[in-house]
Amino acid sequence: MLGKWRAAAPCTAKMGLREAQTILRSQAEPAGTERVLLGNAGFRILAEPLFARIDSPRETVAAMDGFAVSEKAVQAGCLTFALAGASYPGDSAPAGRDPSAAVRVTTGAPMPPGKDRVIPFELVEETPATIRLAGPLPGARHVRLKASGFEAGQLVLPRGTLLDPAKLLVAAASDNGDVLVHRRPGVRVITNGSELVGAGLAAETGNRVPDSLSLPLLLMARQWGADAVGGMLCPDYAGAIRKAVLAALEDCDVLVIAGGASNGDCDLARPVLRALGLVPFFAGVSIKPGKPVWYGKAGGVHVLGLPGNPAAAMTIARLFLAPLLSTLSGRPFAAALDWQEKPLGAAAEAADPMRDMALFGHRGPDGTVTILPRQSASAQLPLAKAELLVLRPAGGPALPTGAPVPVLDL
Ligand SMILES: Nc1nc2c(c(=O)[nH]1)N[C@H]1C(S)=C(S)[C@@H](COP(=O)(O)OP(=O)(O)OC[C@H]3O[C@@H](n4cnc5c(N)ncnc54)[C@H](O)[C@@H]3O)O[C@H]1N2
Ligand code: MOO
Repeated sequence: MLGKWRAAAPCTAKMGLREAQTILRSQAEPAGTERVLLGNAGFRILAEPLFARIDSPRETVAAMDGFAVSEKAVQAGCLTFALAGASYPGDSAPAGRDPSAAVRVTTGAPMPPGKDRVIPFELVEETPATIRLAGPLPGARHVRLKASGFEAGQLVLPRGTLLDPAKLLVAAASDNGDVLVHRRPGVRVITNGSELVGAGLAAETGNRVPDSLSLPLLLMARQWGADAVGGMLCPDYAGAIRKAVLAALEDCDVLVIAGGASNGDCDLARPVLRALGLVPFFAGVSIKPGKPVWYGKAGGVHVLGLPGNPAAAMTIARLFLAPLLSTLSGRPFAAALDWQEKPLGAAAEAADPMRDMALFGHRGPDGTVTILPRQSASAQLPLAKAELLVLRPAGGPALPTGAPVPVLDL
């Protein structure tokens, strides 16, 4: 794989959020397709349009449990019908066209020839051999006509559909047992820092810090249509990072490296990747938090470098990793950047004069949003209440309650 890597190109200077996202978008392509059984297609993206393989219903069927009769006979004033057989779902309807006969039916049963109304059993008095109308009949005939739901050959789901439970129902109803879907991109996460230990292992050590990033980043990857291939915790040694990166590049489409993104003595992630032939596309974005974010490609693998400060890393992952994975898994890049204007539930301070800010917020009553207090790149507890990101463009003034702000769901 190394042999195919191109020489590193120079990094661009620090750029704005939009510009960096535009570069990322230009590099993102869906990760290919595969045919899977419908049972394995949940939450995947259709890579083909789906057409109905059958009519629905396949023939004209009863829509209520009761008795199939001739509407003409009802209109002619017939009040008593002789009982002549039964029809059940999946069976063939009994033959016989006697207009004064009624056939016992259950919901979904094929309507016998000549019968075009179902009288629900609640509306008749039944004897062993006859039924008699107990009162006036409703207008509805309680019959579902052949192909009234959809016709064989009809487009039922367009390409690009997310197969959520409702769409999976339509695929199954139209008798599609296997479907062509976009491949899930594989994501690996390397968390970088000699101080880090797995969550749950820190209290017993002197001064170690729980790795709070690899698990949420892998979960976010799954949320955006990827396979979470795995996480690796890596100390701040160039040799260790190199080994972890080489292993990760073998079996993923996207490598996320959190930590070691700035320029301190222990910030080795980017130099190691550069030495391995990373082609950098940007390093440093004018955003707060998360300014040290960087992105490049190594042997066809997308490599996204996140700052180690956890709140900054999560913010940047939502703004960069989510749209990247959205595209790789077959959805539009913009599907993950659906900013909506919402009114502020409480006044907000002026924005940073130099950098766009993305701040965690939560929903209040009446569709308002409130920016969470005590936020910083390293503060983790505000995420306990975070539901969305609020964008504050650089240089924006203090805002009163009710002012509209762009909001992105987490
Ligand atoms: N001289 C400068 N120093 C720093 C700059 C700068 O421009 N000049 N930028 C600052 C900014 S902004 C950020 S953000 C941080 C990001 O730095 P790194 O990506 O190198 O992050 P680390 O140094 O590895 O870690 C920072 C902090 O976060 C903790 N951390 C890291 N990974 C995890 C994890 N997986 N789980 C929990 N906590 C983690 C780590 O222990 C550190 O406390 O750099 C500033 N410095
Ligand atoms: O950019 Mo850093 O994430 O502000 O602390």
